[in-house]
Amino acid sequence: MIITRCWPAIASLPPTSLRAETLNILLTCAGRRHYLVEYFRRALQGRGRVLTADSSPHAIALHAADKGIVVPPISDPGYVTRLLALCLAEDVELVVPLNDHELPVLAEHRDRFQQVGVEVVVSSPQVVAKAADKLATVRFAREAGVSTATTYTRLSDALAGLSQGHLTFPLFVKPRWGTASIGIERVTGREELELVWRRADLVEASRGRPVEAERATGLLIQEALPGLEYGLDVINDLAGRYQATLVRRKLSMRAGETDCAITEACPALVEIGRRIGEALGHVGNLDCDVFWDGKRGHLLEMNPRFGGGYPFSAEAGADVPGALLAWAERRDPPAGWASPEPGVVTGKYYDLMRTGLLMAERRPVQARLAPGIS
Ligand SMILES: NC(=O)CC[C@H](N)C(=O)O
Repeated sequence: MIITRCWPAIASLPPTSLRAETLNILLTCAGRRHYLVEYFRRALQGRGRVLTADSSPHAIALHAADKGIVVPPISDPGYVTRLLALCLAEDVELVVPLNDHELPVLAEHRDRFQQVGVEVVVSSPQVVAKAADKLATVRFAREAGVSTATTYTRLSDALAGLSQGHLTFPLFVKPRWGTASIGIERVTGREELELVWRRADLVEASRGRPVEAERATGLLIQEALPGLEYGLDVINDLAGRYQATLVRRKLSMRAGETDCAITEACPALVEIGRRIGEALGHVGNLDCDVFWDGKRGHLLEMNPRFGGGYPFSAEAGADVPGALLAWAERRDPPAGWASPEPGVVTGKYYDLMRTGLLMAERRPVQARLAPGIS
């Protein structure tokens, strides 16, 4: 058992006595986020291991980590128990969940981890729900005094809004609880809007969902926001206190994620990040999509986790993993952790990694070619 597991006992210890100890980190639902393994490894400076977990043995991040562990899917009733056992067996002290569907599950059980000295970088169930529900996000933004997209939950209301001039094309039809840009349709005219809405209704019906209920709750119609699209990471500490905002201008998107971006120092957007972080009180990273029209910023969406935009700030010098480790150990974050160099342009690219050899397929072939050899 390592000393930093016993939180009450260590509260009074000087920071240096903690820094000497090892500290292992687990990234869950790690998927393709191999770059995060590298960022956490760098932040650890050899003091501990970066472990990753995923339900697929082919997840690249499993193979990039010091140890990759295949776990049951999030929907498995034994998921949390398995993660807890894993943390104890591997001396993990910091868990960083990376998947939208996993956040509500771990948010619900954060205290079970805390009881055994494991810190999970996850927000409260209420915050997670607010970010997952795009209608709740709109309401949150209004309450926090942050501009957001005009949003309708019914086709008839949107059509009335168009007639009265409250709304103009293009519009977006999107699932209220959507993720990864799945099911988002951009529409440029009335007929197209009605067709897309009707088609979405039919899809819901074909899945056996109650269409009448879904019509009012499951789909949203939103105006297109004006200006340039930015990505923000609003960083709160482990107690939910606002610390910093990292800003990037998106240059291109691919499959719902930022593909290329430039870091910018934009005080007005940092101010919006501060307002969001203080009002929400989330834990750790909050990935936000914001439009800037030259005068005002408009919040579109938020994800309370490391998002696809963080690596663009990391490549310019940001060190959120270093800050999370520091807060977990009750010391100050490394100097400059939230001051990435402005003007750095970074792009993602594809790479390949050999992750295994499917022996089961090879055996019958070997047996046929060379009888007697097993
Ligand atoms: N997948 C995510 O993390 C959401 C997208 C993220 N906001 C991005 O721009 O990359």
